[in-house]
Amino acid sequence: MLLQVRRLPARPAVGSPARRSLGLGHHGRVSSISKAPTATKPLAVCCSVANPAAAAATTMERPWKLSDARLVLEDGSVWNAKSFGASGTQVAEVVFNTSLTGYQEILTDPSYAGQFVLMTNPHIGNTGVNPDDEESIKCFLGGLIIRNLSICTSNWRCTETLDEYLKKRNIMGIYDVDTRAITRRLREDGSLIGVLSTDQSRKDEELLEMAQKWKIVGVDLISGVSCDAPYEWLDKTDSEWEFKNKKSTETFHIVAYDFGVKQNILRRLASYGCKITVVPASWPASETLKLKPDGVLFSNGPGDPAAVPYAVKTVQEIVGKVPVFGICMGHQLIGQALGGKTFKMKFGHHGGNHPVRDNRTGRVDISAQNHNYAVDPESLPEGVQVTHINLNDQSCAGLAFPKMKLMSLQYHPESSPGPHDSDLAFGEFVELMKSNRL
Ligand SMILES: NC(=O)CC[C@H](N)C(=O)O
Repeated sequence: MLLQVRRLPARPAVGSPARRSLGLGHHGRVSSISKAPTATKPLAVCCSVANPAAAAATTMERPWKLSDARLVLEDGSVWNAKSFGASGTQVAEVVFNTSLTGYQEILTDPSYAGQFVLMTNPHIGNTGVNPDDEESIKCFLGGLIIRNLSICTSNWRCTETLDEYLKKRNIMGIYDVDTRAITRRLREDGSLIGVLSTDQSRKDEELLEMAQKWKIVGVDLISGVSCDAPYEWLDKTDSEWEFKNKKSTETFHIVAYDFGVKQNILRRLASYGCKITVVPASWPASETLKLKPDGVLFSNGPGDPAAVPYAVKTVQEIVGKVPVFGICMGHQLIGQALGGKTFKMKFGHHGGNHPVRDNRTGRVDISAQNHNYAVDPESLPEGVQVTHINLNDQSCAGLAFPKMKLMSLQYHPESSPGPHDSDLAFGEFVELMKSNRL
């Protein structure tokens, strides 16, 4: 029998009374550096063995794994966990994702660069990973935080386990940590920087200092995930998975700015009849305009939109000259290019269950979202329409400026993962390009 017998220390008084009101369940193996440094020692584990010394000598042969990793948050809390994937020490911002499925697409969404993704769905890894669900050429995120790592993998497309996959890509994962308690903390206090470590030689205090010194606001993260040189993209959604009935009759040439583009955006545009030239984030607007494209896509991408003025300038130089579509980071850059402001949200939107209303029609879509920043609609100039709002918090979820043949969405119409409700947005962009041809 395995008993985990660590008593929870009192919650650290690190600020608001709300922190103290957060109840932790019996799985909440959390301690505080400031209050209970001794409690950060490896989890005490009781088991019914006759000879404890012999048991210690055969640790590796035990059928269960002991706590061997820590997540230290910038508020001073220390969460003991078990590691999978790569080992080491990594710093990033913790965000929680409420998607029930699609962890592989989440792992390969470049917009998560600089972040640890905590999955609120407690059971992860059961379908393994496969070659078809990749959203980019590598995993850019900081690491993965989950409650239960599935002990078996079973899916007809699976080619390797999540553990093997993360190991190969040098991405850290932790499990057996109270993801609900961490999520509640993030909801109360907002996003927190954390350090994940399997290195037992590092003190909690050292990891805390690392977390507290690290910054994500004001950092250009798109230059680290963008492609190096332009390339053509032709792949459509595989016929097996296509759900759009109407065949595209016209072809449109799109230049897609890769700020960390998810491949399903490119696949969906190709399915809607587009031939796409993908260009790096730093590609000059003048070169793009020389190609005389039917439209320009500004893709999703990681980090702070206010930290990439060169990209805002590019958007400014293109908007009004050719129809444009911005998705997520692309939407935020358009907001800035129009003279608006972006701001950091408390804990952002990450998941496949966000209701969004199209203000023009009243239609509500359930959407896939992944962003920590948003456009302040009050800061936008006259003539710019807020076409969509997020119904959870009324934040701006889409813009249009008909005079400029411009549309943008704060969320992910391509899903992957998530519901397909908003796929029609790609059709809308095609109509915008068509109207420009007439
Ligand atoms: N998915 C994205 O493009 C993310 C947008 C932006 N980096 C944010 O976190 O708000």
